[in-house]
Formats: sequence, C-alpha cells, structure tokens
Amino acid sequence: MEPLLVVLLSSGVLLALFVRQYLAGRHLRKIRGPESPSWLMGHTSVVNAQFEVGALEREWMKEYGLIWRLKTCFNEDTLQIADPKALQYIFHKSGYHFQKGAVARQFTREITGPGILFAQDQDHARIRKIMNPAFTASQLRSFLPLFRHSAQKLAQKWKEQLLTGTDAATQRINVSAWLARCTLDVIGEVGFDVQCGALDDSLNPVMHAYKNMFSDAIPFPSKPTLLFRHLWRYIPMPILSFVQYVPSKEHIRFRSTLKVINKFAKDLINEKTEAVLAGKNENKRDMMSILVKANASENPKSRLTDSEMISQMATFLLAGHETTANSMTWMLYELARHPDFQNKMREEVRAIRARVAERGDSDFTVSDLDAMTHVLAGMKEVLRLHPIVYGLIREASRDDVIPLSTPVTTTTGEVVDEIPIPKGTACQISVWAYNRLPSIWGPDADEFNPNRWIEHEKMGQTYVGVTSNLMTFSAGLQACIGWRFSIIEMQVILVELIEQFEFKIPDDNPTIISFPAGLTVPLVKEDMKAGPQMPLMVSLVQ
Ligand code: HEM
Repeated sequence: MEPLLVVLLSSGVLLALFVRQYLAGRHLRKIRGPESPSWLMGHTSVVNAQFEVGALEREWMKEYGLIWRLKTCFNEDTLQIADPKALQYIFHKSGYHFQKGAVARQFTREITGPGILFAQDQDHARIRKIMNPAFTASQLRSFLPLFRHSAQKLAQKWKEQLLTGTDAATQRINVSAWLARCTLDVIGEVGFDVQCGALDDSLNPVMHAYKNMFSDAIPFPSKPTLLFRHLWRYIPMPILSFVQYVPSKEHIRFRSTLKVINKFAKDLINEKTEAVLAGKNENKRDMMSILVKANASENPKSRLTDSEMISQMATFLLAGHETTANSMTWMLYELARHPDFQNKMREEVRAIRARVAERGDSDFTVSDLDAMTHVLAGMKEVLRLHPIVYGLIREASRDDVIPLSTPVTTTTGEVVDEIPIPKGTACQISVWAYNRLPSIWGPDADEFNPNRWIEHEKMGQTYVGVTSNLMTFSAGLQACIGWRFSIIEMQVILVELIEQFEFKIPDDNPTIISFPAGLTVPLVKEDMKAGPQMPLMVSLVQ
C-alpha cells in the first residue's frame, strides 16, 4: 500500500476515534474526578500499581462523593460508582443492559471456556436456568456432610501438626494455604464426586492446574499490557479470542490450564451422561451429575453444548474455591484480632452443640448453623469488610440515565441527582467502597463490628445484592449463583475450627495487606515475595 494512503487511513481512524470520544464524553465531562496524570495512561497505571484494595477510592470518595470520573487509556472516561441507588439501577433494574467488560469476559473465556462467566443476554439466562437445580436449598442441605468431611480433615491435619511439633501448645500456621486446600477438596467432592487430595498433598492434575489461579495472577501489568488490554473493548469477541495465543506468561498459563481441564471434563461428562441415559445416576448428588441430568431433560434447542458443559466444570473450580478460602482466611484474621468475639462465638457453638447432643444427634443441621447468631454475624461482617471481588466492571449497552441516592456537584456547580450516560460508558463498581459507606453501615463502617448485624438486621434504605444488603456476591441477573453454597460451606468450616482451635496474631505482628490481584489476596508486607499468606498462631482449645 502507498505510504501516503496508510498515513491518510490511520489519521482518519484516529480522527474518528477522537470525535467519537468527544461526543460520547460530553455528559461525563461534567462529573468531577481527579486530574488525569497522563493522556496515554489516564489513571490506569496508578490504579494498577495499588498495594491495598480501596486505598485510592477512599481518598477519591472523600473528595468527589459516591460517583466520580476517572480517565483510562487514551483519555477515555470511566465512571466510578459506589452510590446505592445507582447500583440498584445497574444491577437490579436494567436487565442485561449493563454488560461485563471485554477484559473480564476474555479472561474468563480463556480460563473457563465459553461458560456462564463469559455468556451474555439470552445465552446467559439459558445456562443459568440449567445450573439452578444444583443450587437449590435442598441440594445444598445434602452437601452438608461433604463440607463437614473436608472441614474435619483440615482440623485433623492441624491437630497432627500441633501434637507433633516441637512446641506442642501453639504453632504459627499459614492458614490461607490450608483453607485453599480445604475448599479445593470440597469443590472436587461436591462439584464432581472426585477426590482432589489437596489436604493429603496428593493433588490430582486438574485441581493442580486451578490451584491459586487468582493469587498467582501476575500483579502490576506493564504499561504496554494495560494499553493493549484497553483496546480489547473495540475488538469483536470472535476476533478477540485469538488473544489467548499471545505468548505472555498469563496467556500461556491459562491455555495450559484449560487444556488439562478440557480432557478431564470430557471424560467425566461422558461417564455421567452414560449413567443418566442408563438411569444409573439417581443417587448421584454432585453438582456435575445434577447439571448433566438437567441438561438432558432440557429442550434440545436450549441445551448446553459440549463446550459449554465442559466450561461449567472449570467455572466451579475457578469461582468456587479461592473465593471461599480467602473469605475464610479474613474471618480467622479478624477473630485473631478480636479475641473477645472469638470466645463469644466459641461459647455459642458449644451451647448449640449441647442442644444437638440432648436431642440425640451427632451433627449440626442447617437450622442449627443458622441459629448461631454470632457465627453468622461474624461472617457477614467479614464479607462486608473484606469483599473478595472488590470491584466489578460493567458497560452500558444503550444510552441511559443513572439515578443517585446522594446528589453530586458537577464541574459547573450544578447539583444533580441523576447522570445521563451514552451507550458504551464504562462503569467501575467499587464493591469495597459501597460495603463501607457510613451512610449505610454507620460511622464505624471501617471497623470490624459484628454486633451491627445483631443489633440491626437490615441496614440501608436502598436494597442491593443477594443477601444482607452486601455487594460482595454482586447483584441481579449475573449475581453469584454459589452464594448460599459458600455461606453454608463457611459456616461448617468455621464451626469445626472454632470449636477446636484458638487463633492469635503472632508476636511479631506482621503487617497484613489486602492486595488487589483480581481477588483480594492477603500478603505480609514484610515478605510480599512469598505470595499469599496469613500467618496466625494456632493452638488447641483447652
Ligand atoms: C465467598 C465466596 C464467593 C464470593 C465472594 C463470590 C463472588 C462472586 C461475584 C462477585 C460474582 C459476580 C462476578 C461478576 O459479575 O463479574 C460471582 C459469580 C459467580 N459465582 Fe461466586 N462467589 C463466591 C463463591 C462461589 C461458589 C462457592 C461458587 C460455586 C460453587 C460460585 C459460583 C459462581 C458462578 C457460577 C458465578 C457466575 C454467575 C453468573 O454469571 O450468573 N461462587 N461470584
């Protein structure tokens, strides 16, 4: 091609981009926000260089209110949102009109295949309908003994370690690593009827591939990587799928992981499908068996394709283990920091244990677990204070108007209680900031205070989320389908551990950072290179 033609064409494309950006941004320019440090990178580099979840949001919210504007690459605008009414509108009232961002969709497609985390609109609704039977209340109740099995195994491992150690009374244990192994075993058994062997140190290859997928994520992406990812939103999804072949560390890891799971899942699904066809899977209660059964009885047109089916398995592994393990890790950390509450929780578990024994039972039922007010309050408080998914990205698929519960002042001094946005506006939802709003949770919103859940069960005027007015599990049509699963799992693990062990902060008092690695990951500030860790002093309860 003639060089002049190339220059003309490139200039034309750039000009079109600028005009589009100017027109699209004319409403958003009125929204206040921090000055952009660079035309090329906007705030993207600053945000990605953060060491602590929420550190920047805290400052920006103080200055600009519950909705503010940031710049991303190439001087494009993005809205940062923590306003409850805006969240309610985006997640609960707009159907599928706020779609997931291209980067999130592409990454989940690379890690899990074309499953529910990637799907949109009717495809998403179709997959979700077939998944629902695996998450009903009765189904979850039937998982209780399996949750308990892994929880008891974890407790047994710790006991062995404590009794054989040089100082038998107390040991420093990295609880986050152990909890991740425990939840991986749970998802293997409950999800697929497969023994993963994580707590036994004999990890099966599939589970190995997904182990620590989030925590191993490469932190601090380079500027070229950030610029490249920014452009993904302009690339049609079928073409974007070729990004997986970029020879970078992350894409290589994703590809090799998906290859391992594809082979394993195909065999497992074939086995389960044969059992369904032969009427032999009636007693199988694992989630994958339920899914295969639900899919077989679905109208052939809406059935999951083979690759969608395989993807569900990867989805359970990705979405269902590190999330719960990390939440449990923060739980034990807060208990170690608040010994009085830890004791109260233990007394409550003992009292209900005595009631269970009186009625001649040996184990807690779901109702017993739900009667443990302090255990539940502690868990809700941890889910609020340490949301594992600290932010969500959505993109408006039409021109829209976002209502606000707290009006903001624009750059022209006008006070507005709604914001018109053009189609394509990127919205970054700060789950972390919403979960700490003093207007909802009170003036001590930054503190661990489980009593707030005992004193006032419902908080806030504008209800969002799937439970307890929290955004931790997201909200609306694409909210976490596994939230009840993970709450029961956490209840079971917590009760097992709190009855038998006491948790304390080590004497050297390591500084724990909640590091933003896609999921909130605990790191020790003095030893960040060691990766995720939460060292606690663990001893047997006297
Ligand atoms: C504390 C534990 C957990 C937290 C905090 C959590 C959080 C979330 C969040 C925030 C989303 C929405 C993501 C988005 O919109 O981009 C989500 C989606 C999802 N989660 Fe969870 N999750 C947890 C545990 C689980 C478990 C145990 C499972 C399965 C066994 C699970 C399965 C899923 C699935 C399948 C989706 C996609 C739902 C859809 O698109 O319709 N999650 N989770």
